[in-house]
Amino acid sequence: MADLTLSTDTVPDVAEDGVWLTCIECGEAYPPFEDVIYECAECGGLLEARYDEYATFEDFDGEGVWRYADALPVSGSVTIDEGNTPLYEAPGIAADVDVADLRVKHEGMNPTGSFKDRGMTVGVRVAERLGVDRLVCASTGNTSAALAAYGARSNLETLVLLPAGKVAAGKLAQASLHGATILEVDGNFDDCLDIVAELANMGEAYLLNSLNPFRLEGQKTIGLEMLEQFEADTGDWPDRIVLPVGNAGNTAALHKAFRELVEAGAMDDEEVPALTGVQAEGAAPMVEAIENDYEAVRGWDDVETRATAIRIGKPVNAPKALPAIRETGGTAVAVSDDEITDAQRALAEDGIGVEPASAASVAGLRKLRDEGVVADDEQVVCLTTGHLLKDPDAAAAAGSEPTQVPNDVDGVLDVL
Ligand SMILES: Cc1ncc(COP(=O)(O)O)c(C=O)c1O
Ligand SMILES: N[C@@H](CCOP(=O)(O)O)C(=O)O
Repeated sequence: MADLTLSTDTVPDVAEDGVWLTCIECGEAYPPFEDVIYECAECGGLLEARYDEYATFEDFDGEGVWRYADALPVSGSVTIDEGNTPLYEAPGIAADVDVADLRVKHEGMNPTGSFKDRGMTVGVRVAERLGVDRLVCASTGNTSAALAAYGARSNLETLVLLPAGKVAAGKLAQASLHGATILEVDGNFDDCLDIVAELANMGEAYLLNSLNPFRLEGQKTIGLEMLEQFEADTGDWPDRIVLPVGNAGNTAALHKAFRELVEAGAMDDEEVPALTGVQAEGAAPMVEAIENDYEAVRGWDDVETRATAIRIGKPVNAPKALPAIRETGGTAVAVSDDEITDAQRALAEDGIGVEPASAASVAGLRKLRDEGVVADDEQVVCLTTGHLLKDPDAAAAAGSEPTQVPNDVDGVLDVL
């Protein structure tokens, strides 16, 4: 089992600017900015950034991701104003699910339309510091859109590998216009990730999927920002956060944000929100692991869902995300594609436009309320991860058909 204990008692010699990387499995420590490294050289375990001091709310200043600079491993320069996303009320859904408080944290309002921007502003800055000249990722779409934009911003060559025919139109258009080299692979996302990981280990390019621990440092800021906003609105912190799960980076990143606050003495253990993951039924290895109490996720070779962003069978961050769910008293649930589309419509009726994967959070909350797993006295935040316009085909299919009318006022009045 992974050891996710944070401690500032011993700072290893390899630390630079108070930052180092630690293997969550064997504890080996690595210098952060010397060599390019993604996994432990000793045991292959996932790496995590560690600090000689953890930031508290008093340390935060400014807006967006870089408000949280004291909790990040580098200072910013590759920024297009990511973060500072809205925490919406959703009156229709709130009335339907009937919990004490419901908010929707809409990460689709980031510059490229998804939470990936938070990870890229940090990850690409680290790439600059390491002096790499080519960036790479595998993607179901959003990671490639964000990498292409931040790569363009920092004048770095960007290569993206996508599962052919399985990436939504908006995301493909973004990667293309921002100038990425796009390679479509005859395989799924997990196959693409295997290839880019090998390319990265060969030194061909710098990997910016969530296997890269610095990406997750940026995504940590979702949790910090959400706590501050929720407290400003309600005077309290949420009891539960419900989020869609694909490669499980956000689950790991939110947990890290809260563990750091606990280590800094800014939050008590029992105040950490219950992390509750939602997957599509056709791509639910994390849910299977939680339901069956597996020690590790058993990857799925064949995955399918309308929510293409979370069409992932082998979540690389599972060794971080399983303890995140378990230690916070959360759970995981699978929802059908139709439940996802229904939730996408419900969000749209509250004026919140999201892509299908994002709506999984609301679909999951509805299901867990029906099953009595989520209680009516809970304060809940649903994370919506990507904008409606990312997947215009899915949005059009979920919406209503336009009505054809003649070219005159009477024709219009006839249908009113
Ligand atoms: C829109 C959207 N939602 C959710 C996810 C899943 O997030 P994670 O991989 O952090 O679990 C992704 C990508 O993975 C995504 O693009
Ligand atoms: N949905 C993701 C899948 C890759 O996840 P990552 O967080 O590991 O980059 C995407 O948009 O590609």
